[in-house]
Amino acid sequence: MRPDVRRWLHHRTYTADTWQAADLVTAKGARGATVSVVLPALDEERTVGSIVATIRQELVERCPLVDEVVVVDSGSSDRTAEIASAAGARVVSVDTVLPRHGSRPGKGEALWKGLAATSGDLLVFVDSDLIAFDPQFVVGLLGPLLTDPTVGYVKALYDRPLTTTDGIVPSGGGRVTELVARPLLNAFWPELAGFVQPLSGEYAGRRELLEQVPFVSGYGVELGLLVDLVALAGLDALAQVDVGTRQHTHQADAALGRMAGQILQTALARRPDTGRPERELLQFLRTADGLEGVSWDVGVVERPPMRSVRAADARPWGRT
Ligand SMILES: O=c1ccn([C@@H]2O[C@H](COP(=O)(O)OP(=O)(O)O[C@H]3O[C@H](CO)[C@@H](O)[C@H](O)[C@H]3O)[C@@H](O)[C@H]2O)c(=O)[nH]1
Ligand SMILES: O=C(O)[C@H](O)COP(=O)(O)O
Repeated sequence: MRPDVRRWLHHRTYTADTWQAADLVTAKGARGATVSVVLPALDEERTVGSIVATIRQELVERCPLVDEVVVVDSGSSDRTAEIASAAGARVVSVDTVLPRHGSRPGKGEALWKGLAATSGDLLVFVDSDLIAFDPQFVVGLLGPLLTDPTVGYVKALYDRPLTTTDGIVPSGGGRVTELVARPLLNAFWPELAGFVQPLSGEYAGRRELLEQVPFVSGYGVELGLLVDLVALAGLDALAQVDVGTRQHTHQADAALGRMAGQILQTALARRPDTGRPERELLQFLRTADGLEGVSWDVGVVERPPMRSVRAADARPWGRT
């Protein structure tokens, strides 16, 4: 493992239970900071209501850590907007925010419009398809931002159960992460290899930083933010928080293929044009002692076309 990644993992990986909401309310008050939670939602009537209601009950009414909860409706054709509103969110439509800039399809667009439609100094983004949502996700993401001024952006990490036809298995979720995003990040931005869940949809950041970077309109938004924020603020300004387990609604393979395509487009648009891709791939395992990083050499060598080998071997003087 690269020394900078090892150091970052040690220094910038936190556990959500380190913080209690009440302590963070005090820290927030001392800094005079405000917090907005933004939930992008496209046809999430089954889950958005309980996530919004939980945040409102636990982190607005019981403990005033969150100042506003905004659901950005990304063009739903179901009752997402109505249910989110009844649960206590302010609901905005992507079409009505920054109308002069038009509206693009995709999740990143909803986040970008969410940034425009809110005013908190700290933003927390949470997907609206989470099952059994735990408000400690939000508390954990805010912990480093409210207690360490040098941290600017925090991503959730978690175990990812996979729901199969045989039931729920404890790991195996995050297929695009493992097959596309992690190999790409390791190859071209190896300083980011320590992010256990680089595509996680739950993250928090300072408005001051988030307003300085582009937001890719589709599913490339998470990879784009990581790459652009590390360039802007440096690795030490980024952090990750272990929030336990996350379960969400799985998409079909064909939809994940389109997601992977958008992530690839985002990466290629940012690909550094100097240097060779890094050969090391860092993967993570959950063991009884916690998370373990395992490095693999995924470098390949190019063997020459066989015809040229045979031609060289046939020469009386052999290969040169
Ligand atoms: O056009 C869209 C598509 C999705 N969403 C919402 O965005 C969230 C995440 O979308 P989803 O389709 O559930 O993505 P996942 O399959 O969960 O994909 C993972 O990987 C993506 C690519 O990085 C991330 O954007 C996701 O947050 C992350 O959970 C959900 O609340 C969606 O309702 C929108 O608002 N608009
Ligand atoms: O993050 C990912 O890789 C995608 O959301 C796919 O996740 P899944 O394999 O858990 O459906």
